[in-house]
Amino acid sequence: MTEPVVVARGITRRFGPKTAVDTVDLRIERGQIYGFLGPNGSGKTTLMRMLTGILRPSEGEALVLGVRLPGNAEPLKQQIGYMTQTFSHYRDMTVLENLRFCADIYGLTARERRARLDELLQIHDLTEQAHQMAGSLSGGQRQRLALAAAVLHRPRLLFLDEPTSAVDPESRRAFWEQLFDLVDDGASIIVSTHFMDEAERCHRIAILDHGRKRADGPPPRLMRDLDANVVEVEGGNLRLFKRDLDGRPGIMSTAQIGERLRVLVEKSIGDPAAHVRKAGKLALNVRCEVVRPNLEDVFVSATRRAVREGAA
Ligand SMILES: Nc1ncnc2c1ncn2[C@@H]1O[C@H](COP(=O)(O)OP(=O)(O)OP(=O)(O)O)[C@@H](O)[C@H]1O
Repeated sequence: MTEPVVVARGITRRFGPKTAVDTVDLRIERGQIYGFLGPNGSGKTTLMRMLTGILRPSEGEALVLGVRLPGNAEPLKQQIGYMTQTFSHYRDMTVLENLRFCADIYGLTARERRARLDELLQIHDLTEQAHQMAGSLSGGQRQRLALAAAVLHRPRLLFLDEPTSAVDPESRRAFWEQLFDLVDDGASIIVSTHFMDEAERCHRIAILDHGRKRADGPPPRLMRDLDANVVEVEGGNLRLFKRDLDGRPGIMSTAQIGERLRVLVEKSIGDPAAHVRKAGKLALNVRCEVVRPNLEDVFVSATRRAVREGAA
């Protein structure tokens, strides 16, 4: 078996009294897209910054591409690419000028540079925008420029911090296809997101909440092993029914999705659909059915379990 690209043990970062990342263990295998899934403020950026060597952990350690952190992170710089959450290129320089600037930082020779920049413009569909100011690009084009710049030096490990939060679904799909092409070419990728559909595209994910890792694994396995049953309710007055269910024994959470109510029921309940029907006093005319869990159910269950156990 090949060496993992990241192994982290007990990695922690405090900012004054605030613990942004709390004793996180990770093992990320080569050739994978690994997602950090979590809401705003759950510690995704802080964890990424520690793994790139930019930010020193308060406690714990990590081995990233064989480089021990905390320690001298210099050898990592040529081997990793980092696409930050905010657009970090010069708005008053063209696409090509921005890419040339990055190529100089990475020390590409003039010959390498010309060939690589042509290739990147083509792969990332920016040829037409090559001489356009970066500040006038659309959200999707900016994101493609940011990715092109992050992979310019062919990094072995790529960090992408919420890369698609400002783009439309079509651009997001195209972006993910590019990520799988990069993996096919030998890269490993760590990506943070708060989108469930995006997390589902990852080979593996870690669910982060209040700086803690609540669960990890391949999304299909996390869904299969969900520690709850999911019941969908249709018909009747769903708002009333929801109010009726909330807080009842065995009911972990309720959320309305269009014309249905999605209810998480504790695993210990024998007949979850009947339990939901009985738990709601206004159960006339409703249809309750056990359905397959999705990643949002996993997220809700993992974070609620932590609250119940007093770990938050
Ligand atoms: N430099 C800092 N000084 C003080 N607190 C910080 C600093 N950086 C992060 N934090 C705090 O640490 C917590 C985690 O922040 P972080 O940016 O890592 O979360 P995130 O999951 O990336 O969130 P988002 O999706 O909003 O970017 C937040 O409460 C944040 O306010």
